[in-house]
Amino acid sequence: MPANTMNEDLKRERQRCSFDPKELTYLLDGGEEKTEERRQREKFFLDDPELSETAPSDYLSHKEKYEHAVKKACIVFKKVQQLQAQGKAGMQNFREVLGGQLGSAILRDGNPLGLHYVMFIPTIMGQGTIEQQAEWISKAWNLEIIGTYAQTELGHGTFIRGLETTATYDPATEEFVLNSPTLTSYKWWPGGLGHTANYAVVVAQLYSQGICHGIHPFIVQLRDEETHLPMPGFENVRIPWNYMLMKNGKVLKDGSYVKSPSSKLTYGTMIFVRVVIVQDAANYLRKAVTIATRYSAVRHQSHIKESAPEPQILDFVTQQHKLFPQLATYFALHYSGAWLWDMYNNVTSELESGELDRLPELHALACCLKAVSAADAAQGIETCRLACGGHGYMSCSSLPITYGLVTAMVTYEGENTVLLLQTARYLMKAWQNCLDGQPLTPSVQYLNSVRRSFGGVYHKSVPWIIASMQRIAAGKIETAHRHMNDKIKRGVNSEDAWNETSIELVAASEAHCKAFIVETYYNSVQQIVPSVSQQLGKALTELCELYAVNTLLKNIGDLLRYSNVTTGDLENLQRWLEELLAAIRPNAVGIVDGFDINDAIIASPLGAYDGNVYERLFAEVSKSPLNAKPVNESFHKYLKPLLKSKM
Ligand SMILES: CCCCCCCCCCCCCCCCCCCCC/C=C/C(=O)SCCNC(=O)CCNC(=O)[C@H](O)C(C)(C)COP(=O)(O)OP(=O)(O)OC[C@H]1O[C@@H](n2cnc3c(N)ncnc32)[C@H](O)[C@@H]1OP(=O)(O)O
Ligand SMILES: Cc1cc2nc3c(=O)[nH]c(=O)nc-3n(C[C@H](O)[C@H](O)[C@H](O)COP(=O)(O)OP(=O)(O)OC[C@H]3O[C@@H](n4cnc5c(N)ncnc54)[C@H](O)[C@@H]3O)c2cc1C
Repeated sequence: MPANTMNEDLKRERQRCSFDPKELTYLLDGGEEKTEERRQREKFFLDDPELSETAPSDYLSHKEKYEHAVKKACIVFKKVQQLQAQGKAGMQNFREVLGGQLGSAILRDGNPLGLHYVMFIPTIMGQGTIEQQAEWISKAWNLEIIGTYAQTELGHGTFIRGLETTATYDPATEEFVLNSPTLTSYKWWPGGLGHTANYAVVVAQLYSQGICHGIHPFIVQLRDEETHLPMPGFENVRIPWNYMLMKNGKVLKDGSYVKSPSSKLTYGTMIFVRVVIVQDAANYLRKAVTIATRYSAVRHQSHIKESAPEPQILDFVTQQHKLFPQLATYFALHYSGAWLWDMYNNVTSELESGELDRLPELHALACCLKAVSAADAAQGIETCRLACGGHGYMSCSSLPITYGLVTAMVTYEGENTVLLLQTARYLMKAWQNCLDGQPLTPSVQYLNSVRRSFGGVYHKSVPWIIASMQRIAAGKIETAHRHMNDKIKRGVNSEDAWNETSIELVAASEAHCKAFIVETYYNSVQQIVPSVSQQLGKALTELCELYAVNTLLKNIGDLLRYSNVTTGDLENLQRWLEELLAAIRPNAVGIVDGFDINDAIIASPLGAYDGNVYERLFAEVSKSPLNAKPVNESFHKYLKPLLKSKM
């Protein structure tokens, strides 16, 4: 590949961008200094020859991939320790140090230590007493032990009250006896459980004095710390009394049970991870849209006008309609994720002082935001793959693997439909409160105002769109509530009525979440615009408008059903969408440049900063061991005899 050449199209794109991409980078990182720190950190990891790929891991076997990942995770851990010694890494910023993008670029096929950091340590922090934290956290943080989070069983993932593993307290020995007596009670899915972890937080039904007290977390040793040989299976495994994490519910040494202030505090780690997923989903989406946007600026094909040369595919308005909403969705999820992270931290500190009032609202928001961000990011990444035509299908484009990672988010940490139904429970109660004139929590306040005015004349503004989306959400919440109650009035019991109404409940929950995202995104941009250059402010505003208009247009049916919008208004919205695509077009490459994603993290010949797409693609396929020899052995073994026999 010619050294240091920059694709001419990308050069032109960069010249026509109306703002300085560096300004966007600093904004997203939280300041120039933070950007510099991040870049240094990335360099520190990515320039390490031991961490750089000699050959793409696609060509390794399953076993080799695992071994490769463990090796790299250990190198990374040592490097994190070096940063720690310099005061540049700690528990407070571990997400920044190796969160999302950087971590997944180094450990492309999965991080064998991921669950240890994302769930094992946070569970001990959230569920352990001060003494238990003192005993386990430093060991875990320093990797003297490796843990995982073992909740899901072969038979139950969603319905955790149905878990079959039991932990029965024996006061005679002051131990818990753990049992997974059936095939369906086998712990199944926990990351790192197979070969890496030697400890786990095991979620089991607690029995004491003959009474079941529901699920609780226990620390269980899985493997010998020296030999790494598995401990005997989960049949009558005895663990000491203080291996039950007892910050919330506890068992006293005599076997009496002290209830937690709320049984749902046991579910705290799941809330934490759902909150983290929103940001993680956003980051994967911005990587995919960076790849697809740069590629679309470099790729020329077909004609808009027969007389003109083949255009950049980014000039097709349908291509813009595929990609620019994904750019905007990144920002929407980024700001909603940041908002949720703040709420999570505030509510968590309230919980520490025994205040539980805001837990239901946090749970309702974390559930729907996790569900919508995972689904929208997965769909957005798939759209980016499709937007790259055949080359997007190649595994070296990084788009298939990125989609694979994000589509898993739809299932783990609470399957999306199930989580949307959790939010719907909250919304049904909120609507009843609204009817009864009871106070509403901030995220559902809009129900009151929408109930008072069902109308609203079109004007070309995001606040009008927010009001319309709230109207749709309130309309769907009201419909689901009414339909469910009608069934109950006709004699259907409330559980069956819930199930029979669940399609509408899920739709209500999604609509509520989308309205929340648009409003949060808009409020964030309103706050940012005065502090940035006029050009960047304009670009950010256009993206926010695009997200709002596009989201509303995707729900035309609902808009017609729940508001007094006219067909003329819809035509105006469509025109506005097209104007926004045209306005964003000159800045598209500048925006993805502003994400400032290192080429090694992009890891795609289609999306590198220099835009040398074809040269990089050619270099990539040359790495395949299949292409090392001109004739593969299978020709002599199988094809040739077959061809001969036909002659
Ligand atoms: C290499 C060196 C390294 C150095 C550093 C490395 C660092 C790396 C860090 C990188 C970080 C960045 C990237 C992170 C990305 C994230 C990756 C994460 C990977 C995760 C892998 C996956 C893990 C899992 O999947 S773990 C298992 C998760 N399981 C679930 O989520 C189960 C889903 N089910 C449930 O949650 C519940 O059972 C539910 C909600 C379905 C119903 O529960 P229920 O008991 O049946 O309750 P119900 O009767 O319906 O409701 C009662 C009542 O309680 C309310 N409720 C329910 N849940 C909660 C809750 N969590 N909190 C509060 N309230 C809750 C419910 O709403 C009801 O309320 P009422 O209506 O008022 O009665
Ligand atoms: C990549 C990956 C990593 C994972 N890592 C871990 C881990 O580290 N630790 C761990 O403990 N677990 C882990 N899990 C398990 C994960 O948490 C569960 O798979 C997830 O919670 C979904 O549960 P399930 O598999 O039982 O799905 P099911 O609940 O069986 O879902 C199947 C279908 O049934 C529907 N359904 C189920 N219940 C309801 C309901 N009440 N109402 C309406 N529809 C319903 C769902 O919507 C879905 O369509 C992981 C899973 C994956 C895929």
